[in-house]
Parts: sequence; C-alpha cells; structure tokens
Amino acid sequence: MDSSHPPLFLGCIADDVTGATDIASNLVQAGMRTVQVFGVPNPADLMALQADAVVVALKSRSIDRDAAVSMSLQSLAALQQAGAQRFFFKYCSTFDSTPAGNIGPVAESLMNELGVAQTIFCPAFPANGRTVYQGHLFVNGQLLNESGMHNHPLNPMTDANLVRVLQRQTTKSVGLIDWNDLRAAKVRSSMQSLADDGIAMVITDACDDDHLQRLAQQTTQLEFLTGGSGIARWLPQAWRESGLLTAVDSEPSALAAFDRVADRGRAAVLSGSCSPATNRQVHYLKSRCASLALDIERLLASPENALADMEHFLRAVPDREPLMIYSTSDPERVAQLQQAFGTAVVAEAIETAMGRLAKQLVDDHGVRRLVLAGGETAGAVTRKLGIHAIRVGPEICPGVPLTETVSAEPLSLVLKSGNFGDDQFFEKAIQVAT
Ligand SMILES: Nc1ncnc2c1ncn2[C@@H]1O[C@H](COP(=O)(O)OP(=O)(O)O)[C@@H](O)[C@H]1O
Ligand SMILES: O=C(O)[C@H](O)C(=O)COP(=O)(O)O
Repeated sequence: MDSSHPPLFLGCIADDVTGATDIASNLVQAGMRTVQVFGVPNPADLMALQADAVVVALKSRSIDRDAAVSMSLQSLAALQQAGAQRFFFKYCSTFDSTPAGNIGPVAESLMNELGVAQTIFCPAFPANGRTVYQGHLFVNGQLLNESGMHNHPLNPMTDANLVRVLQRQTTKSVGLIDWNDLRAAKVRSSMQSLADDGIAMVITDACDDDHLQRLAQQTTQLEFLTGGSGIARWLPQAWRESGLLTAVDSEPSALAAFDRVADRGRAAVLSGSCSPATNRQVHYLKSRCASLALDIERLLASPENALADMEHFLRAVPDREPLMIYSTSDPERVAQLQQAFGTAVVAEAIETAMGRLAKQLVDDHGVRRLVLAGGETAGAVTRKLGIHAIRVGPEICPGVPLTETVSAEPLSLVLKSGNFGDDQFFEKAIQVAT
C-alpha cells in the first residue's frame, strides 16, 4: 500500500446500487478519491484500494428487514476495520422504503453499533429536484406522494411527511430541524435541544445547496450521518475546513482515463426502472436505436423461450450497433402484472432476466459499455456479472457518473438511478461511453 496516500476516511453503506453510485459521484465531485464496492466487503480489500472514500453498494432497500440490518452491520464492521473515521448510510433521495422499513431499522442498528445517540436524516438533493420543507419531501416541486413515486413497483411512497414516515419504522424518537433553524444557523444548538428532549433521529429541511452547505458545516462533529447524496457533495469541504480531512483532490488524470476505457466496443442499455423519468428516456431512445421490450408474460411462462426470443433479436442487430432492452412500463401495466402474478414474482423474473441478458451481451455480443437503469435492476446485473468494485469518474448528469469495473478487462458502466437524467440521457450515456 502506498504509504503516501492518506488512509480511508469515509465509509458509506448504500441500500441500492444506483444510489451508491449517486453518492460516489458527489464525493468525487467534492474531490474525494472514491471507489464503490459491491456486497459486504473484506476489510483487507478495502485498505488496498487507497481511496479517501469507499461506498459499499448493497441490494438491501427492498429485502427482509433483518437481512438488511445484518448486511449493513457486516459492512460497517469491515469499514471500521479498514480505518474509516466517518460513516454515512445512503438511502434514496425519495426515501424509498415501506412502512416496515428498512431505513429506520438499518439506521437504528448502525447508530446502536456505533454508540451514536443522535444523527441527521437528510434526503434532500436540490440539484435533482429533491427538497425538504417543514419535514415534507418534494420532487421537482410536487409532494412526494403526488410525484409519481406513489406508483413505485416495490416502494410506493404515499406520505410526504418524513417525520411520520420514519417514526413508523423505528423505536427511536424522530424530530425535525426546519428551515428557520437553518436560516438562523442554529443547527448545532437545535440538535442539542432535540437531544435533551430525547430525539435521536433528526429529519433536516433543505431547499437549496446553501442549506446543504450549512448542514454540512454544522454537523462535522457527527461520526455517523444518513441521507441522500446531496449533502455528500458538501461534507468533504466541511471536513477539510475543520481539519478532519486532508485536502486531496481527485487526480484529473484518473478522471481523464475514463475516456480511454469506454471506447472498447458496443454499448447496450438495460432498463428495469418504471419511473416517470426512465419511461420518458426509453420512449426517446427506442426510436433511435434497436430496441426490444421484454415480453414479461412469456418470460414468466417460459424463461428459456423468452430468452431465446431475445437472442434472436440480439443476433439481428448489426455488430457494434447500440441496442436497448427494457421492461420499463407505465404504472397501469405494472399494476396489472403485479396483480396477475405477484409483485415479488415479477420483480425476480425481470431482474434475473436482466442479469442473464447482460452476461450474454458481454460474453457473446461484444458489449463493453453497459447502461443500467434502476437500482434493483443494476444490483441484479452487477451481481450476475460478478462485479466487485468500480472506479467512479466524471458525472454524465447530477448523481450519475461514468464508471468502470476494477478488473482485468475493464467494463464501462453507467448505473442510472430510476428518476435521474433528462429525456436524452441514454443517448448521452452511450455517446459519453464511446
Ligand atoms: N413492467 C414491470 N412490471 C412490474 N415490475 C417491473 C416491471 N419492470 C421492472 N419491474 C421491477 O420493478 C423494480 C424496479 O426497481 P429499480 O430497478 O430499482 O428501478 P427504480 O430505480 O426506478 O426504483 C424491479 O424489481 C424490476 O424488476
Ligand atoms: O435517488 C437517489 O437518492 C439515489 O440515486 C437512489 O437511491 C436511486 O435508487 P433507484 O432505485 O435507482 O431509484
């Protein structure tokens, strides 16, 4: 290990793969050398990475609560052994979770393991339209439960009041630091008075980046924080200003290297997200490159026949031409399938198919650039491909960076959060990766 490189400073535990890449991107933008690893890591591997920050990408957002807690605690232990001094639990900027968890239970277990009496919950990411006001989460100015997130296939968000949502998920008391506290720069004193009242979990308002910067500056004393990726864009600067973090900027050469890795073959888009943004992105791209919608009924009835049909499509696309395969559908169609076959059955069948398709594309069809839309989808694909770590490079849009696998033959990956990116995102991601 290069002794000249400062030791690992920040350990992040993310509950889904695209959410992990999202926070990793903001940390790179903030000048931290960041590596993302997949699944519960080995401490020795983490120390060998020579990174300022490591993001552990778990696929724990929508699984059994106890399993999510267990893998999160195992990841914390590995990060502690690797020497991390600050810890961050990353969940969705739209607080994706069910009334039974997992944000509350995982955060509670991490707090208890770290011996932390109080921490913040800051999902706001204004650069991507996620703002919190009086404890209510807005997406592009619409209340969360009216933004389309109420139709999420796995974690429908039907209540925008995050104090209420989080309180349903935890036995600890939940409170709020609101806009007035931020404006009056009273975050620390407000947190102390909340702590005096026994409030352990503090939802924080934030409507713009100035609010996030203030929150970052006034929470440097916290060993453990939670939130979306927004505040992570400002924490490194606050930690440097308080002398906690050595000022090490990302090496421009390291970021430039991404331009070379990408141009090694064909690009393919695999989209399993059914978010409004991804529906628009699929609609835009499907008239611009070879595209195939998964026949989900056929997939459920006979996976092998369905995959044989897809192989036929793949062979019909001219070599090196980009292509897209998607299950992305509107809420009505999603609900119809879930009612007919069961939510978990449909999700599992699609995620498994996406994993097998990705392996086929890489092994047999010359694909070296994969654009994956959706956290659960990306989690299934990266697991099937056996990807253990990625280097995080320049962002294509806020929260979505270009990445490449840490492997003998690097694969260019774009792991897109369901709701991120404009209508032309896929086209940009393919071109940027060329
Ligand atoms: N047409 C569909 N009908 C039902 N479920 C679907 C459909 N397409 C995808 N899914 C499932 O919905 C979930 C989408 O989650 P995810 O990939 O995380 O996307 P997002 O980033 O939008 O949350 C996955 O489990 C996926 O398998
Ligand atoms: O929106 C966010 O904070 C993250 O990018 C995220 O968690 C996305 O998860 P998704 O499953 O891709 O929506």
